[in-house]
Amino acid sequence: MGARLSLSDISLHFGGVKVLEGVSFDVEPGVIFGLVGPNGAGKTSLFNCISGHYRPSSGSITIDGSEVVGRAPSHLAHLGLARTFQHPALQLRATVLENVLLGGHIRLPGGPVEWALGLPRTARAERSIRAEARAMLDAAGLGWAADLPADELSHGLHKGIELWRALLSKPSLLLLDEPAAGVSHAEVTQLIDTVRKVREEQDITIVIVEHHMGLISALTDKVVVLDHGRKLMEGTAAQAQSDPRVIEAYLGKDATDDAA
Ligand SMILES: Nc1ncnc2c1ncn2[C@@H]1O[C@H](COP(=O)(O)OP(=O)(O)OP(=O)(O)O)[C@@H](O)[C@H]1O
Repeated sequence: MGARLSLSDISLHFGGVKVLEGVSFDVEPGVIFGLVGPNGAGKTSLFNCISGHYRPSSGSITIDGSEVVGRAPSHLAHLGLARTFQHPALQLRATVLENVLLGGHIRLPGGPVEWALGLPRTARAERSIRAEARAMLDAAGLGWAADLPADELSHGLHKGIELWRALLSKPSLLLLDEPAAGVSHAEVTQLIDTVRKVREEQDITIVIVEHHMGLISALTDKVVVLDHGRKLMEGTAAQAQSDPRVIEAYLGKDATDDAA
C-alpha cells in the first residue's frame, strides 16, 4: 500500500526569514501529487521537512499516522520514504550499479555487525538485490552503463540513477525534487513513462516538485501550489493552470488584468 502523507500547519523559519507559513495538505495513498510554485516558494524546503533534512519550526507531519517531525532521514527510510535531490547526490567515482545499490542497503537483513561479518543470509540478500538492480538498469535501457563510473554519464542519466537508487529501496513514499530539471525533451518523455509504470506496478505514493508543467499535467492526480511559503491553492493541474491567483503568482498582477 502506498503511504498516506499528512502535513498540518507546517512553518519553517530561519531567524527572521519565514520560509514556510502554516502549510497543510494530505496526500492520499497511491496518488501522484505535485508540489509547484514560483522560484523560492518553499517547495524544496518543504521536501526537506518531510524527509527529515530540515526540522520545521512548528506543525506536524505524519506518514501512515506516525509523527515524523524530528526523525532522522535514516529513520524515515525505514518507514518507507525515499527521495531524490534537485542536484543529484551521487558517488561520482563509483559505478552506476554501485550508486543504485546504495538504495538497496535498507533492505539488507540484520545490522552493521552482521553486514561486516558477511554472514550467509546477508551475502544471499546482497546477491539478490544486486541482480535486481542490474535487471532494473537493463529494463531501463541502461544496462550498458552499469559498470561505468557515474561521472562518465550525462546530467540526465545522473537524474535517472538517483531515481533507480530510490526505487531499489522499495519505498511506499517517493519524493522527486525537480526530476526534469536540466534534462532533454526525450529524457522527460522517458521519465513520464517510467513514473507511470512504477505507479502501475508498485504500491507507492509519489510527490513531485517540478517546474515542468507538461510533466506535472501528464502525471499528477492533484497539486498544491505554494507561493512565498504559503499554500495558494489545491486542485488538479488543470485547475491550477487556470487559477488567476496562480497566474498572478507566476507572472505578476498585470497578467491577470490582461486576461480579464
Ligand atoms: N537553510 C536555509 N537558510 C536560510 N534560508 C533558506 C534555507 N533553505 C532555504 N532557504 C530560503 O527559503 C526560501 C525557499 O527556498 P526553496 O529552495 O525551498 O524554494 P523552492 O520553491 O524550492 O525554489 P526553486 O523552485 O527555485 O528551487 C528561499 O528564499 C531560500 O533562500
